[in-house]
Amino acid sequence: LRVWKKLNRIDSNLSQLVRGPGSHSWIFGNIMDHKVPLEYEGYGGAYTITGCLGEKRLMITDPAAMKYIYQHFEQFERPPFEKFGESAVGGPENYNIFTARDFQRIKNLMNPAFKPAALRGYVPHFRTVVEKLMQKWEDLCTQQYPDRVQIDIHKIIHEATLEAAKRAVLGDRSAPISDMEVAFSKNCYNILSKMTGKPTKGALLIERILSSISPQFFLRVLLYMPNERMRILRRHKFLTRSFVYETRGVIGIEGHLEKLTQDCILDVMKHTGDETQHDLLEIIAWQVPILLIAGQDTVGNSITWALYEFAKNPEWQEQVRNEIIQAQAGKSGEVFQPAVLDQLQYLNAHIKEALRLYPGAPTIDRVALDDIILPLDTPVQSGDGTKSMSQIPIKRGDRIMVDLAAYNRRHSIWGDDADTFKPSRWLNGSDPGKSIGIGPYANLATFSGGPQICIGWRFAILQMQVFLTGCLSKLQFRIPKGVEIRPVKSFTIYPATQEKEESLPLEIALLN
Ligand code: HEM
Repeated sequence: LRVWKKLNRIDSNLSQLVRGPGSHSWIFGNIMDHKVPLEYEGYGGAYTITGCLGEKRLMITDPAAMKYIYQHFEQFERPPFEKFGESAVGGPENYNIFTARDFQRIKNLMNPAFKPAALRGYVPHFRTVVEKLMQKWEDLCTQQYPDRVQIDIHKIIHEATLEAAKRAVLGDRSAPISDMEVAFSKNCYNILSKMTGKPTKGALLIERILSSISPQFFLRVLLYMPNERMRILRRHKFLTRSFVYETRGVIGIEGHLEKLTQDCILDVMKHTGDETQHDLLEIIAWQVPILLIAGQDTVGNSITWALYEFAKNPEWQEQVRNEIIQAQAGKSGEVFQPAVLDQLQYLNAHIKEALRLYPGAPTIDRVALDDIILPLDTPVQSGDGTKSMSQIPIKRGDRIMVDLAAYNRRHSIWGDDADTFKPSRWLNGSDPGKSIGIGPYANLATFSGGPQICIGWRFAILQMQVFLTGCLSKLQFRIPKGVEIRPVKSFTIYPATQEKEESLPLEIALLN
């Protein structure tokens, strides 16, 4: 009875309270149909979708409810499977999985490394990586006639963003720490998507049953299941731990305190803490994998989508390029200063629009720890369609997903053309979401909000600015004939062709 009650959460009445699209299957629900762009605008800012065995999840795009969830973060926690995945991928001491008290302590340690003053120091790392990549692509073009090549840029851009993040986190090193770092980096490619994305129906069902009954024990068992997803996770778990043990050597646990170069995140963190030196270094070392992973899938896909939209709109691409070239004229390298990059209004409009339509982490997943009354900005219809509700009573244990991607496309905020890529909506100081005020950047939901906001949001914008400036000032990008790209939603949103997932072939040409 206990198992049955837990599985069905018979004390939850989400489905009676709030409407949602119907599901053909009680066993598998309709969660696999939840795609990008989302088709559920008709339900308003709160609706339910159905997971396996009739589990209801409350999807939220209402700004008042989102703000409540952000500000009262201690009343929610990540679901068991997510915490299990994060501890496997990020290591047992990564700060994503800490309790609220430790979370703040570690956040205080990390924050200074993500402030504008520190970020300026990471620009040379980003530049080095993008300039090396552009040189390689330029050489490839030069060897062809006419001067152009077709390249699948998805994996290459991901490798470049990881390399840039590694330099920013660990400093400028002439060689990897060891073979273990090389293996860890190789395994990082879209690891979050591989871990969470596209499970089979059977795997979803098993995860649902195991994590409902006794999450900690059974999830550990789950790791040894003979499927591809768990094989990748097992390998990454091993690589993460080995990589952290080696990183401890670099940051000084083994007595080499002077080994870190300046202008890197670990160095800033090391000079921030007031803990005893050994504790501090131990904590810092365990944050390395999560920083690299949190920044790789997300930034890699954001840059990929931004290049795709440039390729689709050649005239706009030219306009942004002209802006960059004018800012660069006569001042070699200066365009890469954050203050100058922030002035490039066309480039920044393009970045905002790419982050709006293709948010790097499209949903936030939580479980309520208390009974809560969730306020709504705009009332929604009750489950039976008889009343209008301006708040939703949530029960302890209810599953809530903040749908950042859907918020970024709400017609009531962004207009009837919300599904169209239109950077001009940001020009001349225009800020469509300003009156609502969600999120740290351009009032987009993309980086979440409240105390658990993405710590790396400024880092991500700066990296995008430097990469896109580097790309556009050297080369032209076009969509090859006959290639059609579609977005696939998993942990992140990645591009796919008819033939291949995680793929974006572009035609790359030398500038005239
Ligand atoms: C375009 C790029 C990025 C996007 C769209 C993005 C998005 C997000 C979102 C939505 C969250 C909240 C997740 C949740 O609460 O469940 C988050 C958290 C986080 N992000 Fe990012 N992120 C990006 C880049 C980065 C970078 C570059 C770093 C680090 C170098 C980073 C580090 C983190 C960390 C450590 C957290 C956990 C924060 C916490 O729980 O307090 N992110 N990110």
